[in-house]
Amino acid sequence: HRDPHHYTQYMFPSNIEPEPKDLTVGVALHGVTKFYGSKVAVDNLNLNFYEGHITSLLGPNGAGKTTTISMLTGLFGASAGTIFVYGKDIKTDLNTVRKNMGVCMQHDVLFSYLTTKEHLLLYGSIKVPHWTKKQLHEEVKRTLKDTGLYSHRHKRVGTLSGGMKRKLSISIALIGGSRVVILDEPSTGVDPCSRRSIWDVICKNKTARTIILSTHHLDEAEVLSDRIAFLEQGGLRCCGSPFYLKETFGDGYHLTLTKKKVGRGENIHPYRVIN
Ligand SMILES: Nc1ncnc2c1ncn2[C@@H]1O[C@H](COP(=O)(O)OP(=O)(O)OP(=O)(O)O)[C@@H](O)[C@H]1O
Repeated sequence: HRDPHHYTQYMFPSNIEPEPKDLTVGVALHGVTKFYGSKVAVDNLNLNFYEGHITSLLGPNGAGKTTTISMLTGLFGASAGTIFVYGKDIKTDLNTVRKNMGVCMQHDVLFSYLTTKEHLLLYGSIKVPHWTKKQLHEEVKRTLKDTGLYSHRHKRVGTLSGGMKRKLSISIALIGGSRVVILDEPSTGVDPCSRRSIWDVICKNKTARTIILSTHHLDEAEVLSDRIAFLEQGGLRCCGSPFYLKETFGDGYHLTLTKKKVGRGENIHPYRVIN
């Protein structure tokens, strides 16, 4: 079922699952490259991120995930290549792009003396200044309830646990109807229970958004992603759904169970392992 012409643009054709045809491309990277001095951190990256999908950038330390995310958010420009966000070139339309974008950086950037609710009100009013006070308060209330932060809404952020702070950073990225949400290692440094609830928050909010997250946790990528782009030394090594990647590159045992027909009155165990 593979269309060979589809792959001609990629360096590693067999490692890329055919792209979904029925989804809107939220973010598109065309030949994106980043040099730090003479060192190439991201090397000719061609990749699409789709609306309604969570796409993970997975890879070991130094693979180029944070550099890619920094270029996506316009923190710095690419040395070569183009990034389109809903059809707008990030180089020429950064202001428009940023209006539709929410970002959760690798390290929480929060004000310890403001409360949880004050953070959301502050970022909400910057992001959607045309909203009425009532609209903003309703959105903040919905977000607080959605993320389980409602009972902590009057707490100063300095007193919150690491997991709560992470959830707040993700909520800030989501508030104001961000169509593109970029999450750099969203669950790093939090306990397993908080990780699960962070995953729930991300999954619940993927409708009508293009979510891009970076992680080096295989389990996180597998649980959350519709598509995984595996980066290594700045290059795209493979890309596809977790199922596709496991089918294509998976190791391990295959167990086939075949049901044997049992005659009437026969006293035989109905299943036999063939393989
Ligand atoms: N400001 C910088 N100056 C020079 N080299 C850099 C800079 N930032 C990153 N690099 C190098 O670029 C490469 C990619 O780094 P990057 O931080 O993007 O990787 P990463 O996949 O996000 O890693 P991690 O999982 O550790 O965050 C690495 O080799 C890193 O040493």
